[in-house]
Amino acid sequence: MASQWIRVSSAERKVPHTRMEDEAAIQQVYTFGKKLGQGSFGVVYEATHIETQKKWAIKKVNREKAGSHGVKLLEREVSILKRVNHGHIIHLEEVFETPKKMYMVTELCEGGELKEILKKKRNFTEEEVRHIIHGLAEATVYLHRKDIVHRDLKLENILVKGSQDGEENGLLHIKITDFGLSVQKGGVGNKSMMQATCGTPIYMAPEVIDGHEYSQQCDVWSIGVIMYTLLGGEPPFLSKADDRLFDIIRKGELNFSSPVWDSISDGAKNVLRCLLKVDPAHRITASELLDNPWITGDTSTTGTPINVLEMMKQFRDDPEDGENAGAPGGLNGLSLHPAQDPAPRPEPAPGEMPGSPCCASAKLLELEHASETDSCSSSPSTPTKQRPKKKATILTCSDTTRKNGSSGKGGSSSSCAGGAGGGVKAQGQGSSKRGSPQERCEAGPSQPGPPGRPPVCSGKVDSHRLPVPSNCMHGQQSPKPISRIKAKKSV
Ligand SMILES: Nc1ncnc2c1ncn2[C@@H]1O[C@H](COP(=O)(O)OP(=O)(O)OP(=O)(O)O)[C@@H](O)[C@H]1O
Repeated sequence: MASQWIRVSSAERKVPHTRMEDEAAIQQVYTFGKKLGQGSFGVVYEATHIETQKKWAIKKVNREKAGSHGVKLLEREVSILKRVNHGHIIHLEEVFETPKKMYMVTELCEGGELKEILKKKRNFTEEEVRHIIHGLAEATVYLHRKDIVHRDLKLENILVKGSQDGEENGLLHIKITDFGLSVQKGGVGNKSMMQATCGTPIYMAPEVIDGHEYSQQCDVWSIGVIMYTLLGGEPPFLSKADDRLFDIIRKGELNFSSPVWDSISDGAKNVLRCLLKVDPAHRITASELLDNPWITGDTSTTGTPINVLEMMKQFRDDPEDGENAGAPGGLNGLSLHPAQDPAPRPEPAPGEMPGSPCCASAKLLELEHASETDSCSSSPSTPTKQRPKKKATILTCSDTTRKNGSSGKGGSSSSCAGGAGGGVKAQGQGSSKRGSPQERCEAGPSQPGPPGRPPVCSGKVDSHRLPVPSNCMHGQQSPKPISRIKAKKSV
C-alpha cells in the first residue's frame, strides 16, 4: 500500500511525497525509459507519466549504496527543491520512497549537461554566454533572496532543456540542478555565515578554501568561473596539484592573453573581474550582476562602478574624482563623512536596490567603524558597535585582479563597470586611479557589506593560508564536490 503525504511546511511547495512498500506503485504511474546518466548515488532515467504521456527524468537512488551521507545529501536536495519554483532551477515534480530506494521525479532536460555541450563546441559566443549567465544570475538572485546558497555551481550542475523547448532564439535554456550541498541559512549575523568547506575545487571561492566564514558570495565566484570557462573554453584557475590550485585561486589573477579573448569585449572582461574578486566584500552580488550593462545589453551606461565598496574605495583614492562626479560631496551628492550626514538614514526596505543614496552613505559610516573592529561582528544589525581599537584589524590584501586588470589586454579598467540599476552612479570617475596596485580590504571582519550584500568575514586574503583539510585533496580535474560536513558549525 502506498501512502502519500504532502508536506505543508509554509516554505515548501506542495510536492507529492509517496511512501510505498515496493516499486510497483511508481510503475503504475510512470513507465521507465532510457538511462540518462549515472550519478554518485543513483541512476537517472527518462520516464513517461502514463496518464499525461509527459516525459520526466527520474533519479533512482539505492539507499544502502548511497550510505547515510548520500541519503543526507539527497534529503537536503529534496528539501531545498521543495522550497523553490523558478524557471532556471530544476523543477521537482514528486518524490517516491520505498524502504530501500528513493525516486526523485524532475523535469526532463533533454539537452543534458552544459559541460558536455561546451566540450563539443569548445567555447560559446559572447551572446550565448550572456544569455546563460543572465539565467544563472536570475536563479541565483532568487535563491539568495530565499537565503539559499547552492555552494556547488558548476558546468556539470547546469542542465539544458531539450532542443525543441529548450532554446530561445537559438539560445540555450538552462536549469540549475544538484542541490545536495545547498544550505538555507537561518537568520542574520553569524547564523547567516557558513564555514563548511565544500564545493568543487576549480569552482571554489578563496574564502571557502581558506575556511573563513563565508556567505552566499561563494556562488557569485562560481558564476565567474563558469562564465570564464564558457567564453575561454578553459577554467580560469587550473593546476594538477590542489595545493597549487588553491594558491592560484587565492591570487585570483585572470589571464586574458589567449587569442580567444581578443574578440571578447571589455564589458565581459570587466564582469569577470567583478565576479572573481578575491575579497567577497568587493565581489559584486548576484543582483548587481543582473543590473550590469553587459548583462542588460545597455551600452549607453558609462563605466561606473556598481559595487558600493568599490565606489567608496575609488572616492578614497581620489576624492576629487568623486567631487567631479557631478554633485557636491561626491558620489552624486552623497554625504561621504558621518559629520556631513546629520540625520541617520533608515535601513533599506526589503527589496530596495543596493546603492540607493541613503544606503551608500550609511555603509560608509559602517566602513569607518569597521576599521576599528577586530573580530567578526556577531550581528550585522549592530555595525557601529565600538570595539577596542586595533589598527591591525584594517586588513590589507593585494587585489591581484585589479593589478591584472590594469595590464590586461585591451587596457580595460578593473572596476565594476556600469550599474544601470545600482541606484548610485558616480559619473565621470577618472580611470587613472582605478589601476592602483595597492588595494586595501577595508571591509573589516564580518562587517556588513553594502545593502543587499551579505556580511562577510574577510581575512588576509592573500597571506592567510589555513591548512587545507585532507579531504580537499581531490584532483583538480575531479568534478566531485568536497563536503566537509564536520565543520565547526553545522550548516
Ligand atoms: N532532469 C534531468 N534531465 C536530463 N538528464 C538528467 C537530469 N538529471 C540528471 N540527468 C543526467 O543524469 C546524470 C546523473 O545525474 P545525477 O544528478 O544523479 O548525478 P550528478 O549530479 O551528475 O552526480 P553527483 O550525484 O555525483 O553529483 C547527469 O550527469 C545528467 O546527465
